[in-house]
Amino acid sequence: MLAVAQLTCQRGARTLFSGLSFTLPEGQWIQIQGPNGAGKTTLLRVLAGLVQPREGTLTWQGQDVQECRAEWQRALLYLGHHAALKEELTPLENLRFSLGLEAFPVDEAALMEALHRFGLQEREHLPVRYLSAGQRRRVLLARLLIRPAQVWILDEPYTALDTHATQFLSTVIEDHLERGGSAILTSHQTLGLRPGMSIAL
Ligand SMILES: Nc1ncnc2c1ncn2[C@@H]1O[C@H](COP(=O)(O)OP(=O)(O)OP(=O)(O)O)[C@@H](O)[C@H]1O
Repeated sequence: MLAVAQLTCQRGARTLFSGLSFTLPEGQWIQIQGPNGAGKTTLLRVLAGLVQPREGTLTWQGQDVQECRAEWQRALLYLGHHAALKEELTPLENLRFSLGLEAFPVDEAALMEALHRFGLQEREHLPVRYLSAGQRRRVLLARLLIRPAQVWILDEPYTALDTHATQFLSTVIEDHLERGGSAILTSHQTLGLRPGMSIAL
């Protein structure tokens, strides 16, 4: 279980949120809501260890993440809002690259299957700069099918997806929750997922 206690985050002179506390148990999901600029992305980046909060603690499986940083990094999968893809690389190469950064063993057949399941047949070898916004998002999301993680931290994962891909992503998230995984995500949409918790910033 992930537990967040008394989290306060400042950007410049502005306090984005303060005293924020919640828990994310196994098999559960949380939607972070709020207007543009409220601090949703910042909160997810704090959880992923990419931004330091001003105050507060994060606890993973009962241990402060400061003391179990490696375990927490292995347990989480963070997909940022801005597609962190290399333009000159193909979808296949991008997946290989991101998994390589985490020293995760690469199974070529699994990479291909993940791309195909996200509807990227015949796009595997095309540089990402030639892909549409929705196709780029799908490349990013394909990591969900490859790199096992207990906690998914997803920043606007539904952005730019068409109806079919939206439904497929919901199925992927549902399957993850069914297996005891958990997810925290931002979205401006109403999501077709099982009832979850909601946090408004
Ligand atoms: N590195 C930074 N330095 C200064 N201000 C920042 C920095 N990063 C983010 N901010 C500011 O923090 C605020 C919150 O940004 P954030 O991206 O977390 O909002 P958000 O709720 O995700 O917005 P959106 O719905 O538009 O995606 C914004 O006003 C933003 O300009």
